[in-house]
Amino acid sequence: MKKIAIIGSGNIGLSLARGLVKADYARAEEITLTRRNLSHLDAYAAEGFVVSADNVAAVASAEVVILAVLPQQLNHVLNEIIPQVKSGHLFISVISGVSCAAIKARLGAGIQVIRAMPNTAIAIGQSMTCIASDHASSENLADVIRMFETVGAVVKINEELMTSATALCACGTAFFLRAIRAASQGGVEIGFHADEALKMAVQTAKGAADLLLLHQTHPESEIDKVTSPKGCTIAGLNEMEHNGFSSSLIKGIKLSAEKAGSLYTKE
Ligand SMILES: NC(=O)C1=CN([C@@H]2O[C@H](COP(=O)(O)OP(=O)(O)OC[C@H]3O[C@@H](n4cnc5c(N)ncnc54)[C@H](O)[C@@H]3O)[C@@H](O)[C@H]2O)C=CC1
Ligand SMILES: O=C(O)[C@@H]1CCC=N1
Repeated sequence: MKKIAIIGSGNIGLSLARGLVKADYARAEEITLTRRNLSHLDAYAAEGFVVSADNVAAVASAEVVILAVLPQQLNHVLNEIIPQVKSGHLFISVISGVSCAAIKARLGAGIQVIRAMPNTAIAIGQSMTCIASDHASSENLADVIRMFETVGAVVKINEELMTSATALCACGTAFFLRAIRAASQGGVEIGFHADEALKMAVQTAKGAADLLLLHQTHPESEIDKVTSPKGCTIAGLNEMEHNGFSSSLIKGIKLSAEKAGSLYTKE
């Protein structure tokens, strides 16, 4: 198994690390997690992960380097690690809005860089991960696709769509979670205690998503089965649409995609 270094072990880096171990893709001892303040990684050290504040040493000891810092933190990290970067390294970047070309411009044109856009459900093997590359070898691309397939579904896309993938799939986790919270708040208004309302909303959302996954149907075809003529579902659904339900999701996703494309500045 190739040694992995995750540079910037925050929310997504740690979710990825947990997911890869849970999926038996890697052992914790084979993954180095870096972060500036190591006290946040005590629980991970106890699970067997190698934890370090030294990015340079982490890169030197790894074959696969996963970049998971914020876009505005990237240039500092790349400048720091350049002396240890070798042609055999494979870089995977999960950073929004930074192209493979921008990373190669700093590390060297010969370095293999593949972008992956997972979401936090990667911690439980349920990510939707989009992958794009710019002249990476087919062997490295296949390896990276295999890696992310162990922790969810993978779609290979053109790199120019990575910011759209960020909005729909990575930010999307938050959008669907907020929808579930709103549904549970509605549930409280109509008579349930908060804990039971949340449990009901979560299972209803899971069941709705599973209907689409298992039946491979369109949402409207499943909606048609719920909306009885002159019934209460269509009354509620139309009220939501009059208040901009679909429109607000679409507008939010468009704004997130625009923002994802403007998070990084080259300087
Ligand atoms: N949170 C999410 O759901 C997703 C995030 N992303 C991308 O992943 C990246 C990280 O996002 P988050 O995990 O949300 O942010 P975060 O702030 O939780 O994680 C970044 C981590 O990098 C560490 N860090 C900063 N400078 C460092 C340095 N010089 N050396 C080592 N570690 C350093 C920070 O301490 C922090 O723990 C971003 O570029 C984001 O666009 C991509 C997909 C999903
Ligand atoms: O909010 C963000 O910028 C990151 C990228 C996708 C999810 N979280």
